[in-house]
Amino acid sequence: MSESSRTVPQELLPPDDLHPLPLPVINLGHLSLDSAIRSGVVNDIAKACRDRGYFQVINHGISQSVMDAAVEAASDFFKLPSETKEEYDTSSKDSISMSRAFLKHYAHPLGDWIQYWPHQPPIYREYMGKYAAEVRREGSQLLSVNCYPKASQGDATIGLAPHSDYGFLTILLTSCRGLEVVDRSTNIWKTVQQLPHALHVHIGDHMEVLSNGRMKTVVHRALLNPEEGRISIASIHGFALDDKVTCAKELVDEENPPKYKESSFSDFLDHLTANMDNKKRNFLESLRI
Ligand SMILES: O=C(O)CCC(=O)C(=O)O
Ligand SMILES: [Fe+2]
Repeated sequence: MSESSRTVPQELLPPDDLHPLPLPVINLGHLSLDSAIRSGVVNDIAKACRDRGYFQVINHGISQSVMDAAVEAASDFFKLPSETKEEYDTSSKDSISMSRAFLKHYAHPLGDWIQYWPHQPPIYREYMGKYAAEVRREGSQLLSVNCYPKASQGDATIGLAPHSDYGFLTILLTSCRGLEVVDRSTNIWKTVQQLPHALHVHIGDHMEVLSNGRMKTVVHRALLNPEEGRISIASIHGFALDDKVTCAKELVDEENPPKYKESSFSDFLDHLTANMDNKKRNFLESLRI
């Protein structure tokens, strides 16, 4: 790693965690410095994607007040009476939601979609809209706004079962700890540390396809937090609905034939619908050649 991006400082780790998940931290503020530092940061991002599939970003330019407001809007939404929430796509009848309520809505282009977002609580569209606009760049953006209850004794502790995300990148904002990923060096589930002000980033199925398998999608799950209910907002970024993602031609040659079939976001949605009851609803597996 370059000096500008390091692994998480030991003093930020909880004392009980003797073998924490290695966590690359990328300082995006350094992208605006001179070109040698910038290329160091870009290399660090590429290395984190290849080696681990995830990293956290600090100095990402989204203010803490915008992030806090988005979590507040989500939390207030899930406190509304069920009759109000039922007007929106909040069903948790998929095969991986063990103990989570969620709201999924498109977020880009914002002007086309915001009219379908909850109009209660009154702050929802303004606060979530500001966060959505700041966290996206190009293509499609799907916001998965999740609400998990506090873990109560004797209950199962898994809020969201293991899965990978379909897109290129997921940017995750969470109100407290609960995300776990499989550590590739030990094959053990590990808690992801919550760095102050940071956003967690991990790669999804379409990045594995684009990189022709050089980068691997990240399997993750969410546990219930024993201290408090939890909000997470996953911003999933991909190409537009019908644009096909293929293995990059620069990474395909005689020695490296394409490993995946082409597919689009709408192919993923079709796959989900066709495999609604199937616990092994793995989209990436269906693309392997
Ligand atoms: O709640 C979390 O930490 C993860 C949420 C997630 O994986 C998702 O919405 O796809
Ligand atoms: Fe996910």
